[in-house]
Amino acid sequence: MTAPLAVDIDGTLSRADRSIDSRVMDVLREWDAPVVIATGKALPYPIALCQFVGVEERVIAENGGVAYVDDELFYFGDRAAADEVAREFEARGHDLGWGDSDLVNRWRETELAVSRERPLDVLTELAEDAGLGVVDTGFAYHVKSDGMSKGAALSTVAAELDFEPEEFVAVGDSANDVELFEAAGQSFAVANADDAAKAAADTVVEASHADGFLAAVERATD
Ligand SMILES: O=C(O)COP(=O)(O)O
Ligand SMILES: [Mg+2]
Repeated sequence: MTAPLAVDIDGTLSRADRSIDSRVMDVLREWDAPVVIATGKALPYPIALCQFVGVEERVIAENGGVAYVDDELFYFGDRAAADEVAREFEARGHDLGWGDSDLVNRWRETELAVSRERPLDVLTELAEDAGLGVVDTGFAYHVKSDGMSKGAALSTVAAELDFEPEEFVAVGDSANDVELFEAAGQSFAVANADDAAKAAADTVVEASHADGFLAAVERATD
């Protein structure tokens, strides 16, 4: 029997330039068990990915701040608390780094993402003062509640789907996948993963980005 799959987007389903590698789309669509897209991106992005790929909308977004499954939304994070940190950050002379329209945070409900070109030490100090944490995904710094994670949200999503989190195979690439790897029964980091993800994964595959994802799911279904 095929295991349910929880998969990260950036660095895992993408090419090095962050575009989705088209080869992963049919693999996801033909997966013979539930697929949960688990990402740091704001909710509309993975929902759109599910629609474009042609799988059911089953999503953990915003690093576990919000999940969607079976027409139900679950919230685990606090955007207002992260906004307070952003105000302090701006008072220190730093914007979030995404331009005026800020499409990165515009539809984000439970946390905030900050450009990695902004000073991490300042952001971390302000987040910790507010009782929040910062996770570096390799694509952005995210200011979020400490307890929320893709792994914590997987418990809720798995229960809705009548699975245990341990029945899932997880594939990812960065620090925001660590708790997901801990919750899932089998976990794979792609070769481009950061040290935290590599240390947490059961297996680090030799191939990078989407090649790594394809290698991981082949190993998982062997
Ligand atoms: O949004 C990010 O910073 C990273 O997204 P990911 O979790 O899909 O890699
Ligand atoms: Mg990633």
